Amino acid sequence: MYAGEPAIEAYGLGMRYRRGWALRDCSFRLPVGRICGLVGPNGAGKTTLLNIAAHVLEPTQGSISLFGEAPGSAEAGRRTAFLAQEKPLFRRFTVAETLRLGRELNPGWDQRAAEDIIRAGNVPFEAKIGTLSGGQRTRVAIALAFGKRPDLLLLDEPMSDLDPVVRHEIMGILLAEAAEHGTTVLMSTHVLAELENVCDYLVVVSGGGVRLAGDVDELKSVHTLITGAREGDGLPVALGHHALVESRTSGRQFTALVRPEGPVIGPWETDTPNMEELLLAYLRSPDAPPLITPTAQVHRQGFGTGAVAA
Ligand SMILES: Nc1ncnc2c1ncn2[C@@H]1O[C@H](COP(=O)(O)OP(=O)(O)OP(=O)(O)O)[C@@H](O)[C@H]1O
Repeated sequence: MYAGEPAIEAYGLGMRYRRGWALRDCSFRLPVGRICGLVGPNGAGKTTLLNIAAHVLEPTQGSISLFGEAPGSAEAGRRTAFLAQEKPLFRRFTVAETLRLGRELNPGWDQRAAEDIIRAGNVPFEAKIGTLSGGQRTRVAIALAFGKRPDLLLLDEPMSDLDPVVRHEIMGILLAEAAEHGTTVLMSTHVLAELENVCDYLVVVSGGGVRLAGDVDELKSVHTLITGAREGDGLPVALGHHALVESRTSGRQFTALVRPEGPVIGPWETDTPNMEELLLAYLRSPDAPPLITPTAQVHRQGFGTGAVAA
């Protein structure tokens, strides 16, 4: 594998339900070994995208490849684990039986990794799944996903029913696993603050399309957060030539996030945004021009041959 080889490459991906398009012309590239936050407002298409990658749904348009293979291929299936919002576990199975099923279905199964996750939460191995709390069930589902030792983990709001201490613990396991095994992670979430120290890659979808994609440091570095005294209602005229993502005024002050087209000169304070400031600005400004950094761009010629094409 060469550095930068894509774990996921989506090209012109679209999904139309009866009510209309949920995803439209969605293209991005996620290199191997990255931990990527998938962010967007409610109904943006995050679950749809993850379901297509996990081969739960077939796209209406476009194509997606996982390690150069179509999602339905045996190779992509073996290398990928998906943790959906609804955890499809058998309620009548015990925790131990659930792990045994994981072991029987997955050739590379790591029983110890799975058991450690269960034990850390003090979940009894003999307890039936149907008797567990929502958070305990999520822990079992996470143990199943990690026990598979996947090269790619697709997580759809995995922490939404976990308490804050457990979220922190599971994030720690996620980071340690990814660092030790080079696992690629694509994880949807609404908890932006949680992404700051976890993700090194971002894909933001809204209105069915990709608004922002790429390496976090690269994305931050091409933006400037400007704060200064308010002059009127909008952005000061002298800042007008920079590409504006968002500007807000409160009292006598304005704050703006721009993609500077040259030095920002004037009586203003400038700073590099943190991840939450960057994401919030894009989420609040659906009309801001999209930005896909070069590492996240897809070039049709290099596209994996095993992909599902429309
Ligand atoms: N099975 C379906 N049939 C019809 N429309 C659907 C179906 N599943 C999703 N949609 C619609 O597709 C759009 C995208 O939904 P999706 O669940 O992918 O968004 P999301 O970004 O995961 O949202 P959330 O943050 O609320 O979980 C929404 O408008 C949703 O109503």
